[in-house]
Amino acid sequence: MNCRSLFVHFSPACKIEVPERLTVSHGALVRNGLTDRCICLPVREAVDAEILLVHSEEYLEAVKQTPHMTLEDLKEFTLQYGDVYFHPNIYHCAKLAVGSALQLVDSVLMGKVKNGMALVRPPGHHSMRSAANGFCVFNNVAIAAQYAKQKYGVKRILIVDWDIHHGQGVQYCFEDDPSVLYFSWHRYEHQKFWPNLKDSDYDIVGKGEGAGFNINVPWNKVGMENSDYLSVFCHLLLPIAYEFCPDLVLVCAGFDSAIGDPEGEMCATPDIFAHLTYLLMNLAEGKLCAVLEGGYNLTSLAQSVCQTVQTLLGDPLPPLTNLTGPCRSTLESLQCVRAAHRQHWSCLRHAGTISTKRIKLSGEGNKDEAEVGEEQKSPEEKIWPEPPKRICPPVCSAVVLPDGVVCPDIIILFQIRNGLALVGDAAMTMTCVVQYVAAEVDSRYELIKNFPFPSQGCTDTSGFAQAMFSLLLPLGYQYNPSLVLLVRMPGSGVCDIMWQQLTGLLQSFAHGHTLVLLQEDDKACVGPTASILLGNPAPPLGQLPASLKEDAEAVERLRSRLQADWNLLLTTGESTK
Ligand SMILES: COCC(O)(O)CCCCCNCCCN
Ligand SMILES: [Zn+2]
Repeated sequence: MNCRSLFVHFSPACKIEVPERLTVSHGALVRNGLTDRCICLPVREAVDAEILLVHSEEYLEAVKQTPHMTLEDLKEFTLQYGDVYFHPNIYHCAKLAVGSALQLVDSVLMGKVKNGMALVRPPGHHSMRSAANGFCVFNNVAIAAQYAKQKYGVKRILIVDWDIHHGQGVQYCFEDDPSVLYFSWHRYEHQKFWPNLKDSDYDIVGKGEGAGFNINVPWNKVGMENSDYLSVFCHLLLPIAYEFCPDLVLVCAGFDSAIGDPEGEMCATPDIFAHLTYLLMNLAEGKLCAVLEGGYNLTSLAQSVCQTVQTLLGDPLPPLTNLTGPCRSTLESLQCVRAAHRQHWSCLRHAGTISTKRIKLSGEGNKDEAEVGEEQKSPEEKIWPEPPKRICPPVCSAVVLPDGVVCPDIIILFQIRNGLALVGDAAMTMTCVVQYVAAEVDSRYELIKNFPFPSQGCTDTSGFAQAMFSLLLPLGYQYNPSLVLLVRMPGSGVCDIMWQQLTGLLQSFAHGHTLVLLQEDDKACVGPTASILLGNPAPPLGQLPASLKEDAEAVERLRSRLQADWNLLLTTGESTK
């Protein structure tokens, strides 16, 4: 009998969610010397009770059967779910993925580490209570959030999902839970992009007690860039996140939102994740757990993972260059989300409406019509510069006391990262430093202008916080200074913890080259300021109340005056009452 061998040839079921995603990411971390600077946490399998924090018994029991299934049964089993592939070993891997996320949460909440990242497969944010979906089996981050609440009594958790797909599994898990604020941006294209859910749109804000605690930012166009991502952080996520004042930040760190990714088809570069990570580290006293989700271009994935981990390690941020303004589609999405959430967040109450008419700046191409030739390139053909090396100066901070002389060039010339000086007359010294740096140091260095805060100053923390996010951050990113000169004028009305938050956020610019000038009688401020300059997290501001109307209006007036020249700000029309 001629037996013909039967080849059951399975083309790899999934071409993009491949093992190399972890090996190239880890390899890049090793190559960049980052793993040597990290504690490598042991992994463990999650136990049933932990999985049942989010998933149903029947779903867990069903998944438990998969290791014993034949390939035929596995294929049959898979058909009941969408876009997920079961392998005899995936149950084990999925338990390890959850266990890794929980190990990270334990280490951060027990204070063993400041923050960390879990590189896991399979990812999690699409899996639901009783269903696998989109490569996901168990919802790693949703389980981590429930675990943190149950085991450590964490009161408020912010989940930021910068993966390019909507984590509907996370949304459904917490939609009526005001203790978990879920923020997700995702490619949507008016519901034409997977998972094609109406539930992913901006008007799905949460239910019952959870109303306002679910924020969906739909990207209705591809090709979004760094400016679009930063605008959403500055004008939506950060103001709400500070008002929410989380005790823990979890990140669904999917990097398919980076350039070159076949799923996302966006154009944001890997170094943007250094800034997104840093901006979130100023919350929850730096307690941040990032858990890998998607990311399918192995080059941008590896670079983005390194940018994220390097920021978690406290390295200076790479300046973001050639930032343009947000595109019209982003302004429309932002306007819709802010309108949908205005009733839930006081930081949005006095916020002006965002007019989507773009003030075309001289020489600025109109991003809304993709540049000729660019749109023909497939994601894989996209090229982008290697993220710049992020060098840590040998000395982090220097303090100059009254009898010393402030010589800022040692900061600029990379010998130290930042510094603080106690001076007799802060205003006069500021003028000297500005002239000194402009004259002595290479004229190509730009100085950050001392931003004209609302004339009457922001009397209360909320008003000041609004000015920080809607004015100072966008301006700083656009201006891209080489030195930040931060002067605490007597009677500035800025409370100490706001001062610390401000000092922390301003490290986003100029490779962290910050020179702080304090009046010599302001000695009490030296310790707290030096602590931030040395990379410690700022204490929380507390849940922010509504800002005073006159402060919000002062910021709006200032913004409308500045918006002609600075296109990271949002062009606003009449502020609605
Ligand atoms: C946490 O999962 C990470 C992820 O969000 O990247 C998964 C994306 C699944 C993408 C599925 N595409 C289906 C196309 C159907 N025509
Ligand atoms: Zn994704």
